[in-house]
Amino acid sequence: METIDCQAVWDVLYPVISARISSPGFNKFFQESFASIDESGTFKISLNKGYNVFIDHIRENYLSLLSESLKECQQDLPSSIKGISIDALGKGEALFTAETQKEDKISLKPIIDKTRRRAVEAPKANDAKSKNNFPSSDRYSFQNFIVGDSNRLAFATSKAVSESPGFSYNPLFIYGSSGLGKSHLLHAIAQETMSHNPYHRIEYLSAEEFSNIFIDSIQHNDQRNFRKRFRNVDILLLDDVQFLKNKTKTQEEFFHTFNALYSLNKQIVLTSDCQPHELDGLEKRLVSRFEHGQIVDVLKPEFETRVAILRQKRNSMNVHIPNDVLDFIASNIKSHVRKLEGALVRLVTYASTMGYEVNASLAREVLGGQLENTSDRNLDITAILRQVAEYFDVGVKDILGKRRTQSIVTPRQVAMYLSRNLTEESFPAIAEQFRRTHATVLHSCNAINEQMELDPSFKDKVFYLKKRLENL
Ligand SMILES: Nc1ncnc2c1ncn2[C@@H]1O[C@H](COP(=O)(O)OP(=O)(O)OP(=O)(O)O)[C@@H](O)[C@H]1O
Repeated sequence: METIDCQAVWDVLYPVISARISSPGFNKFFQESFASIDESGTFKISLNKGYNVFIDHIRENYLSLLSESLKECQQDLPSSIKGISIDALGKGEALFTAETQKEDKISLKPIIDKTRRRAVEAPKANDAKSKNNFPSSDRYSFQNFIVGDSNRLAFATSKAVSESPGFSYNPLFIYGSSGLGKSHLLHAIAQETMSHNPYHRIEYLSAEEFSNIFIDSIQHNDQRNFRKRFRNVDILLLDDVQFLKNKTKTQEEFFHTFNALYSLNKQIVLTSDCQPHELDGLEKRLVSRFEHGQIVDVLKPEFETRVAILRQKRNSMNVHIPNDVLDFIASNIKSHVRKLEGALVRLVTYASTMGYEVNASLAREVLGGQLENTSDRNLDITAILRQVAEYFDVGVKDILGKRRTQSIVTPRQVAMYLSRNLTEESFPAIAEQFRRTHATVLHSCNAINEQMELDPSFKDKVFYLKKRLENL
């Protein structure tokens, strides 16, 4: 077979491909890939092995587009080029072997080199912004988001989504109480995605706004434009979906918007104050779609995270506040970050207006009413029973009852294990509350320990419950 210059083939193919596909997900997958031409004349793209798990998805989404691109420029290519393929590198398989000399394979990295873009015009100043609907502020960036155990997963999944929207976690559903950083993460996703690809169309809005815009469109008989606006985005970031509860028509419209975007691999990120299955008043089909993706929570931040947030805020305000004052605020305000920030602003404003030095006693005086009850409440077994029953979707009565089906035995044993680990109660005291013997409680705690050793996903569940109870 004649020797074909792989790079020359790619140079012809690339502009045609990039005109068809401008998604950063595509860039992400292909920038670390290599291409070669095999004996049958197939232009073979070999993906980095980190993407092996996505191979079916990548083929399904891109292979036909790549083949069409090849056909489109066939006349500019050597006649021996017959097809195109996407392959995953096998385990242990090297990119270059003794048989395939380095020169035979080319890196596809230049695909992200903007200077090579031909089909897509460079964005004009503000062009990207004008296409997008999200308020841009450095304050709500990933860099300014303090990460702790309470929000680590939410942060990591949000970051992953911004790096390859539509691919890693779709939809991403972030839930948690008010003021814990859900909107902050949505803003950060929008900003970060734009920094990777300014061509992306992003809609960031609350479910309430979505509903109002939808009602407006009905009122002005303009549903076509409504659909055009929301079904043509690359990323839809919808804050506070709980607002859709009982709004049947808006839910129906959102259901179709969701499906349209999802079927095109467009990224959807949702936030809510509770888990999808707790969203009473929301259609089942919507809940099941939300549950189909990745669900992550944001919990109340731990003491260290609260201090770090306060320190960051102090730095951004450029004021002098001793660390012990920040520790004092963090020890006394635990419920949410917005309240934490508010307390700091209030203290600083008061001190500067009155000309006082900021110290712990001034903080106590100014924030008195806002400080939360600090007498560390001992978690009791009733609270543990309630939380465990809710989590496993069984009744507290069942846990305390006599049934021995596995669906009841597991929550019962978990509740005993958590009672032993989270309270000061002795085995006999726990046994009494569970209406069992000391030996049964001991056996249950051992059984849970063993199961956690054997089954990491079970361990995650128990840890999750533990964290949730600790944050009560
Ligand atoms: N981990 C964090 N690091 C830095 N700032 C944070 C963090 N979590 C929350 N904040 C800040 O706390 C404030 C409230 O956060 P945000 O508005 O995102 O909360 P939310 O969970 O969306 O609340 P709501 O449900 O009421 O809308 C914001 O100023 C945000 O920047």
